[in-house]
Amino acid sequence: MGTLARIAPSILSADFAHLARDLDRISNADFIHVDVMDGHFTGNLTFGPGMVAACKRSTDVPLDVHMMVSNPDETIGWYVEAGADMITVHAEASTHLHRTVTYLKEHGVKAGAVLNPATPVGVLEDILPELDMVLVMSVNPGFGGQRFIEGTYAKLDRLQALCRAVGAHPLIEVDGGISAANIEDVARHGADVFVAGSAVFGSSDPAAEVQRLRSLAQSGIDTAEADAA
Ligand SMILES: O=C(CO)[C@@H](O)[C@H](O)COP(=O)(O)O
Repeated sequence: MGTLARIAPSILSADFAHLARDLDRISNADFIHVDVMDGHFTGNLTFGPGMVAACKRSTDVPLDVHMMVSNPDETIGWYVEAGADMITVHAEASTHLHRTVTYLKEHGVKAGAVLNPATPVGVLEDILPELDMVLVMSVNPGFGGQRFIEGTYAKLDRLQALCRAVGAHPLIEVDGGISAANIEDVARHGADVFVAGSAVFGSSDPAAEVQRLRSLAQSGIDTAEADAA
């Protein structure tokens, strides 16, 4: 026992016209997940560093900035300056992932790598011990409200096995189609950070939904840990 379930509401599903209000409604979250999209790596365009800085001013919850951009090294410094606590970059978009991770650590920012659904976990083998987090996409990135890809369960199993093999202990975050219907199962397969956009902001009581999701996820984590003991 020991691993804690963490919930990271995605503000992609918030009301952008009332963002401060929506951030206030999820002040019990463990991270705020900020989806930075450049209209190139993904077919959507969202937030820039100004928005990240505005979030930083509006909440004490740590900011988990997911960069869905081509050439993240060109702009990553903007998000460091804006106050990101954790930055994740896509393995598919990063030419020099080790250099990027080193840069983040040198600047006091937690570093993570993201895998699209079609990218095998093995691409992270050599960098895994350096990572604070691995983000496994359970939808193809770009939009909220998509259906969870079932193959994610087997992928999480492979990622856990790889982490064990190399002695790495990153947080494992899953993003896309997470809800009360599946979060316990996802937790049983080794995830401990759960991004939820529509499930949280589609609820009439986002804070209660954060707490409900966290309890369900914790139950999945505890079951998996008891089975492994
Ligand atoms: O990165 C993305 C989408 O690309 C996600 O963070 C979504 O915002 C999650 O939304 P839901 O699937 O939970 O509605």
